Amino acid sequence: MRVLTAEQMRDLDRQAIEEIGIPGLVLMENAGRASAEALLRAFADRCCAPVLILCGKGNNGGDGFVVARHLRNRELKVEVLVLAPREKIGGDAAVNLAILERCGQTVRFVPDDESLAAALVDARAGLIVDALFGTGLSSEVRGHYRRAIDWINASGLPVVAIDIPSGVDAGNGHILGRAVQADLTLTFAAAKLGHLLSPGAQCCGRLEVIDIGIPKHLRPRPDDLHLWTRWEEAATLLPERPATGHKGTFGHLLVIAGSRGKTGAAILAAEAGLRGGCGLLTLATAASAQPVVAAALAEAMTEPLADDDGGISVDALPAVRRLLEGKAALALGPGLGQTPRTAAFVRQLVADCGLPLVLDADALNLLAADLSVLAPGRRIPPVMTPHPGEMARLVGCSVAEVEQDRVAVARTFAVRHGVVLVLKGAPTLVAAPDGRIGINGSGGPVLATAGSGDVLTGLIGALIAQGLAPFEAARLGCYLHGLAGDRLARRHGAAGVLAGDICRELPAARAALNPKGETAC
Ligand SMILES: NC(=O)C1=CN([C@@H]2O[C@H](COP(=O)(O)OP(=O)(O)OC[C@H]3O[C@@H](n4cnc5c(N)ncnc54)[C@H](OP(=O)(O)O)[C@@H]3O)[C@@H](O)[C@H]2O)[C@@H](O)CC1
Ligand SMILES: [K+]
Repeated sequence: MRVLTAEQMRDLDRQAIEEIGIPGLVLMENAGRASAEALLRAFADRCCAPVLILCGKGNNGGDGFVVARHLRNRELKVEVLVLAPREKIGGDAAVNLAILERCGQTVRFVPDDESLAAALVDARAGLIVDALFGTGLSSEVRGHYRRAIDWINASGLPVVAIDIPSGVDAGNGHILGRAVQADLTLTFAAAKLGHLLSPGAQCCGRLEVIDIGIPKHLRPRPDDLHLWTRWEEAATLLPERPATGHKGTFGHLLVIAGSRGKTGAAILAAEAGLRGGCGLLTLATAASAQPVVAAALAEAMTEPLADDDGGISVDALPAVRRLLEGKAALALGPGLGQTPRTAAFVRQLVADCGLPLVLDADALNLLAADLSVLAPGRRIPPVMTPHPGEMARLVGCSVAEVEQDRVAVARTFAVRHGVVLVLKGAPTLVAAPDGRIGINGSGGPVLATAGSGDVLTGLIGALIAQGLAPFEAARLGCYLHGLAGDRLARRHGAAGVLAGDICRELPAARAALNPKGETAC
């Protein structure tokens, strides 16, 4: 599903109003009416007490006036507070304010701290509608707006946010001083980045996207930059599994991973490759680690590589070049260690490997010193899967700087280096070399466990080996990995699940996602 920036949403509104000729009042009517209906579906039991609707002075407040009118039409009691003086309400919002008052609704104007405090003392409500700010919030929430948000959050009442919880920046999910904590957020036409990126995402509660009648053929400018990977989208990405297929049909993945003392990472990546559906898998590792990995994973073929103090040596390159023949993809990195000779091995291998690549963990750290080996313009872009710490090393900044604008950091890196960049986190982002960003819609804190990233690496490698292009493999891999975690969290809770558990859950997660549906999630 498409995800819009605040500017793209404004552009869609503008096209609908100015180019197509749909009056803004019609869009506001559609938005407010559908919001009232959604609110009733979710909270009918709370509406015997008055519904308190807090409105700002912009069009978000205008939506609030329409919601109030439609709730009244259903004979519900509403209380409407406007946090601005009457004369500051203009445009479509003013039209709807006038209509609401002519319907007999009392509207109280509380433009300052004192009047707001007095009104809130009197308020008796079973449910709150937050129509203070939408996509037009442009700076830190101040003054009595801040007090109203604090009051909403302390009220203990269910909260429905119109378009976006007030205080969340629709463009990036940042909190502008204070933000409403909603139980249900009703947004219009499409989700915005602020609904999906942290910390704004955590303020939304359940997110429902409402059709307000913007014609489907209109494309926001610039188009399709952000894609939300949810169940439906992920299902369409699944590689085919023909009934006549055999192990050669589903690709041979080469995993180069592990070193003495870090065999677990290699085993997890390889097992995830096999559980991710590739037909054959070879795990190549330092000679001193090979007996351990061979004993742990009967289904993988293993290869001992030239060893340098427990890690893979640069002398392994000729043997590895032979191993690359006949393989569909290479996953490189988990548990490699960081000795200088392993660094030389990784750099030379990445520089001249023509296979689709998935680079993770130590491979990322070893490449960070010299990214030129990535050689932008490769026919098949490598996939890189850093967590924020690894990302910070790759771009030479702090983790806080990465977290400050994850979308920009991921996109800039992917475009500059011609790679598919998977920036792990809540949510995980997948950036393509053409600037598109996939925002993953599954997973949670259950995935924050040692070895979880190694599982993702093997899984993405397996999906590429089964024929997916790197961007699609990375998006589907992240979704399946998160879905496996979500399924485990439902059964066991979000703490204490092991990476091996996530790995073993992958086939069931994939089966659940299959449109032919062998299992229900
Ligand atoms: N366009 C359409 O067709 C449709 C739009 N729709 C709805 O419109 C919403 C967007 O409306 P919007 O652009 O009027 O902005 P909105 O979010 O109501 O608030 C901005 C107001 O707050 C003010 N303000 C800003 N920052 C502030 C601060 N820190 N502290 C205090 N005040 C601050 C700012 O005033 P200013 O500071 O600029 O004087 C401005 O007046 C959108 O989210 C959706 O709900 C739907 O009806 C569907 C059709
Ligand atoms: K709002």
